[in-house]
Amino acid sequence: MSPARLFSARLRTVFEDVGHWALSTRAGLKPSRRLPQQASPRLLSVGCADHAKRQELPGKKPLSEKKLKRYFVDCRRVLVCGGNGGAGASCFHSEPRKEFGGPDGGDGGNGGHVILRVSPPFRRLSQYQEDGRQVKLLGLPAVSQVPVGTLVKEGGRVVADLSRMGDEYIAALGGAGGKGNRFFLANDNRAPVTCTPGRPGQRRVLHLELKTVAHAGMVGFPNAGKSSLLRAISNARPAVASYPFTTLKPHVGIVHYEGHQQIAVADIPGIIRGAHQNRGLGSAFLRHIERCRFLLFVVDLSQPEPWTQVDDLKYELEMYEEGLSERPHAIIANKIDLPEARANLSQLRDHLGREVIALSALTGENLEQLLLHLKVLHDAYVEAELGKGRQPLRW
Ligand SMILES: Nc1nc2c(ncn2[C@@H]2O[C@H](COP(=O)(O)OP(=O)(O)OP(=O)(O)O)[C@@H](O)[C@H]2O)c(=O)[nH]1
Ligand SMILES: [Mg+2]
Repeated sequence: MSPARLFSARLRTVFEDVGHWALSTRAGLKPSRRLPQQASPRLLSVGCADHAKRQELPGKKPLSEKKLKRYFVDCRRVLVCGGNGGAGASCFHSEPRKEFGGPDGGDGGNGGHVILRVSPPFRRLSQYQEDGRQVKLLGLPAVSQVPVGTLVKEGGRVVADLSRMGDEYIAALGGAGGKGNRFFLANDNRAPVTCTPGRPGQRRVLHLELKTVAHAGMVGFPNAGKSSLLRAISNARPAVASYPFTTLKPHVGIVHYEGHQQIAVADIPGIIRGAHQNRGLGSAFLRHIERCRFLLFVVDLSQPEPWTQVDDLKYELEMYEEGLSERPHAIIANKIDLPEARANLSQLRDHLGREVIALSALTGENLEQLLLHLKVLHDAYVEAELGKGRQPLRW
């Protein structure tokens, strides 16, 4: 994939795309878009029929998965280059009545550092002077915004864990500026012409990885209705189709609650039996599941013996990482609108011996129960984090 330029000025950071990550597809991160939603409480707004379909803006064609995935990245290999130090100047001061004013070449400015910072929207600050001409000029650092929970790795080793708002990491140091001829002025040399060039900036290849993908991760077989569900409860727009493996990359949607509380839910591509051995779309997506704080197992209730889906999913998670299937979770039985699904529900409940949230992403039936349960899981997570003295993840 062709490298994309992050900083167009002197500090170059070249991003080579390795993986994609859907960070809130139109999920209302802009306040202007979010406001109308917050005004009407979501808990009451989701029960309407055909909710997922109604969310489309009139006259707007839904984007295909192929187009959607372009925008999202969850891990990247980046080449970061600190700014080169500016060269010192060699010149002499001269003005009317002061013809030989002495050496006046300024020092070159130091090259700007490249800083990764967890902060609100990215603003480029990369501007610095290359040459010192009579005044000292210092390079400004280039600041690159990264999402909260970014791991910075170099050669497989974690060099920074940017887990809080405002955290910073100097990814590449700028080179020191050269000295102008004024610096070399001495008693025995009143007219030095020497000046030194600036040092080149540091260059490093770093891996940026999102440690946390979302609060909740939707885990399910292909076609279970995960993307439909995410569309129904959030503003995210993953592609939905009746063939398996429609979703090729994770998508994150934000569910808004009263009091400006937001819960991020990830739609993770479908996994199949043997996913831990790289079958289907491979084990890469198990990594994304691992990065969610709690899980929603989405089951297609219209399939015979739907409990086997839960068993298989848990088995795959356990094979990938011990204890992963025991992470706080809820079982979501989707497609309750279909007649065969209703018949399977009581059997599923009996087999699992626990609460099952039966709903329909298509008609919007019982979505409220999912939203309420999502909040319960989130509150338990927040409490557990605070109990451990850690700051819970905020979206
Ligand atoms: N009847 C009915 N159909 C549904 C429901 N939810 C999803 N579907 C249909 O099931 C099919 C698959 O839905 P998706 O949302 O793409 O499923 P997915 O789990 O995201 O599938 P992958 O992306 O392949 O993993 C689509 O044809 C949906 O219209 C539901 O509640 N009821
Ligand atoms: Mg999907």
